[in-house]
Amino acid sequence: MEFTSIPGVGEKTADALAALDDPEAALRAGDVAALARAPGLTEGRAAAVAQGAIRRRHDDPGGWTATDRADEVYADALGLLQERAVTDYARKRLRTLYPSPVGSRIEEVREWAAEAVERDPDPDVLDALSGVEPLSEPRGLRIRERALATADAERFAEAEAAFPELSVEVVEDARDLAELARSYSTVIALDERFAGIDVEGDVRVVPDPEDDVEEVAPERLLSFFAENRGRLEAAAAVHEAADVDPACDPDALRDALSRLDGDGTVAGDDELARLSNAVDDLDAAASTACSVANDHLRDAIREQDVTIEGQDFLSLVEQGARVDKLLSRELADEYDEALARAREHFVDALGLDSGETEFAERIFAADPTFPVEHNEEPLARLRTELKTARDRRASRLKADLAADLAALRADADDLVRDALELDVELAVSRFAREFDCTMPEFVGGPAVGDGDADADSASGGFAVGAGRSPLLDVEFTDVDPVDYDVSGVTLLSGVNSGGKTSTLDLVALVVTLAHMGLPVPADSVRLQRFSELHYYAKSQGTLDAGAFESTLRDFGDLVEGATGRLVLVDELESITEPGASAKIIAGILEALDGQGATAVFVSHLAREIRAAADFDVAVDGIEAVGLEDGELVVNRSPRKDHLARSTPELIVEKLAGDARSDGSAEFYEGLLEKF
Ligand SMILES: Nc1ncnc2c1ncn2[C@@H]1O[C@H](COP(=O)(O)OP(=O)(O)OP(=O)(O)O)[C@@H](O)[C@H]1O
Repeated sequence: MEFTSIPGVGEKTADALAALDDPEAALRAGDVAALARAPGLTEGRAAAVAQGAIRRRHDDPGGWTATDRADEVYADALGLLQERAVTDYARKRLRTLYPSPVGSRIEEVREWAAEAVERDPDPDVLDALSGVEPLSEPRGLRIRERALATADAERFAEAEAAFPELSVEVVEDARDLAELARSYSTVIALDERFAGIDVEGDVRVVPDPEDDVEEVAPERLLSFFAENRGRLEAAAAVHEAADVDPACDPDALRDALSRLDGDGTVAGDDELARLSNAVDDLDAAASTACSVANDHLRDAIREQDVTIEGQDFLSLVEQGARVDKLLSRELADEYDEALARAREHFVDALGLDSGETEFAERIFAADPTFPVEHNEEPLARLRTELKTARDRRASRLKADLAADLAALRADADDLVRDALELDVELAVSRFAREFDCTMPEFVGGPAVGDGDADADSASGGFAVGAGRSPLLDVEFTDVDPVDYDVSGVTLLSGVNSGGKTSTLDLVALVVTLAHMGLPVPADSVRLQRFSELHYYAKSQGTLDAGAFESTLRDFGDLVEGATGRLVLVDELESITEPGASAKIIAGILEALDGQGATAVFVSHLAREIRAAADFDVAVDGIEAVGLEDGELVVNRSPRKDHLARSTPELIVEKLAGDARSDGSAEFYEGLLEKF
């Protein structure tokens, strides 16, 4: 696959993708976690690439949200889902859900979402999810006690690339190999020709080290699992709490992890612990053993009456300290006892086994002296012996554990990926549950893709039944459900603060979610597949000549464009003076009507626009149904084919009513007639 053919993917990203094991599969599945493993690709970028790949797969031209306000509504819709995700991964993965005009894409997500909403957002599952993150590869691992060796330049380069954590050395012959074996605990020769040669040290021949990573570099697997332990345990807990089949047996995983220490070493092996402690404590144990012997001797000397013959006394005086002679003669038994105690202490303190105990004999053996000292040479030999035993045992244990972990490696990826994907599904489920969502029903023909997109087959508009926007500035439980259906081009009139803008927002949100393939916050929604959403927010005041011209140009482009669009426009009249506005809006509506677009224009100039238009423009209205405590009570659902009275008209009417009683009604009646 040419990765650069994916929208938004350049050469650099394409190279990064090529470094993945199976980039095609990751792109096909929209697997953001797998894509983010490409070198230098952040999860955010990975989500954008995944979206690009989806668009390419569905032949989706992109750009469904055609205006800034439409982009904002999509961002809000996404935000509603993202707020309900636990993991950062899910928040990014949700970005691969986007509004598309293509039926196959919408259907694909609808099928996924239908299952997602069935997921139970159990608090225990959400709690466990908080510990799950995509697995990370350990960085900067260095293995110092082992080296690879080869005489072949090509093998050398391959081995360096495959095992960055190991030193790879060039050797010409067995002598070089022997030399290397003196510097490393283990040398792994890659060339068959070294098989069977006799060199001192731990030298093995492994011709295909890439197939035997657990033997050659078990630390790689161990540090991977050590580093990801928390995430793996959390992912296992997610599966258990959600009662979902895990990719690997959680008990087997936990058992393997319990054999691993936080730093990637093998835990829980008594013999390895004994050998490691013995190496560490060797000098201290030798010195305390000497103290034990000296204490004993000191006590013995203190209690002994020593008779010195004159000759000995003379030689003492003449030659200096020949006390050892005296010691050996007078205190031989006590000296033996002191050494025995030193050895016993030494063996006990280090927990030496029978083979190692004989070193103690030599470490504490000498002609009597005081104070007693140990022999350095056998101590050094014991140190080497213990270190070799420790390293051998550690590497055997590492290789054994790595072999068990290698069997779990691929499943561990799946386990975490499945937990993270569950979070994505749960975000959709929580959204659908919290806002009483239903799946929208698409009617009419295709908007884009899978065949011709013509105005007739794409017509149908939308019909929202009891829609409740979660984005309103009131508590969701206080939101009045809104029914609204539009087919073709219509004006929406109504009292101030009646909910006209909120109705456009609701329609935009519902339509956007529907085109994302997701459930919508309404009792029922039927809609056609729209090719694009053009939503223009209310402009803030009259525009200067330049801004006015550019806004008109936008609408010029709009009426030229593709069929099957949904156009939502909020109080366009405020861009210029009312008389001109009405004419301009009428002209735009005529063009949109001719194009078969679905459009809702919120306006206070419905009457004037209708008068200026050359076709019978439909007008819907959000009406005031009464006054309660001085506040207008409105029916939030627009009434079809009804020009709602404006707030000024309602106030004049009220004044006229009030004035009737005191006889000054004439002025207000006159005003009222002008509406
Ligand atoms: N469906 C609803 N349920 C509950 N409250 C609503 C609903 N729709 C609107 N509101 C409330 O009414 C307020 C005003 O709504 P909105 O701004 O949509 O009115 P408007 O008709 O566009 O006003 P204007 O004519 O001043 O532009 C909102 O901020 C919200 O508090």
